[in-house]
Amino acid sequence: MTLTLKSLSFGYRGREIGHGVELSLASGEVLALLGPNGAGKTTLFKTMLGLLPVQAGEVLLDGKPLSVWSRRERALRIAYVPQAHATPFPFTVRDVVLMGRAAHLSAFAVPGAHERAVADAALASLGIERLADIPSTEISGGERQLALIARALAQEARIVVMDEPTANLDYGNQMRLLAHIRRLAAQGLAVVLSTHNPDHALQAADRVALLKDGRLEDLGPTRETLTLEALKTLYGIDVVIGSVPGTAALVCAPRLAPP
Ligand SMILES: Nc1ncnc2c1ncn2[C@@H]1O[C@H](COP(=O)(O)OP(=O)(O)OP(=O)(O)O)[C@@H](O)[C@H]1O
Repeated sequence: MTLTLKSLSFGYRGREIGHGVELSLASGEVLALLGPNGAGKTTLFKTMLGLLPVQAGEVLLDGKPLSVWSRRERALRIAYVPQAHATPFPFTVRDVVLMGRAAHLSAFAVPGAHERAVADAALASLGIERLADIPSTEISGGERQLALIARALAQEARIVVMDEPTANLDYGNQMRLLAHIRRLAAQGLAVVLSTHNPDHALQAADRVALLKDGRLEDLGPTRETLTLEALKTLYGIDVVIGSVPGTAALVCAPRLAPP
C-alpha cells in the first residue's frame, strides 16, 4: 500500500497554502512532518486524505488517484487521527472507537461482537480500556486524544495519518505512543505524523519532511535531515543535538542565550 504525492498544490478555495510537494509513503515506515505554526501541515494532511480537493498535481493511493476510490475504500486503507477536538455528543468512548469500524460494516449494520472486540483491543493497546463505558464528553483532553488514536487503530487501515498525536499527552503517554507507532510500522503499517517536537521525530521517524510556507524544504532520513541548520531555518532558533549517554538516541535542546 503506497501513498504518493506528485507536484501537489493544496489549500482552500481561492487560497493556495502550499505547492510542489513530492512525497511517497511506503509500508513499514514512519514519516514525521515538521514545520512552524501555519506552515500547512494540517491542510496537507486533509488533502492527502481527500477531505480537501487537490488544487493541482496528484494524490495517488496504490498508484490510482484518490478520487477514483470510494469513501469506504479509502477508509479501509487510510485512517486519520485529527487534532483532538471536543464533541458535544455524549457517545461512550467505546462508541467513538466503534466509529472507526464503519467502513467494515454494511450500511445500517449494527456493530457486533467482533467489532466490539476490535474496539476494545484498540483501547487496551493504548492502556485506556478503563474509559470504554465513560461518555466522551467526560474525559480529559489527553484521554480524548488517545480515544481518537484508538478509533484510527480500530479502522485497521494500512496507512495512518496522525495530526500532532502527542500534543495533549503526558510525558509517559507520549513515549508509549511513539513506541506503539514503531510497533505499527514493524507490522507493516505506514504512519505519517506531524509534530512540533523534534525529539519525537528523532525517536520514532525513519524519515522527516520539513514544511515551511507550504513548501517541502527537505525530505530524507531523520538523522541526516534534522540537522542544526535545518532546525534553525525551520524555527528561527539555535539548538543543540546530542546523544543520550549510554544509548544510541539523539536529543535536541534549544541553545539558550546567556542572560
Ligand atoms: N478553513 C480554512 N480556510 C482558509 N484558510 C485556512 C483554513 N484553515 C487553515 N487555514 C490557513 O491555512 C494555513 C495553514 O494552516 P494549517 O492548519 O494547515 O497549518 P499547520 O502547519 O497545521 O499549523 P499548526 O502547526 O499551527 O497546527 C494557515 O495560514 C491558516 O490560516
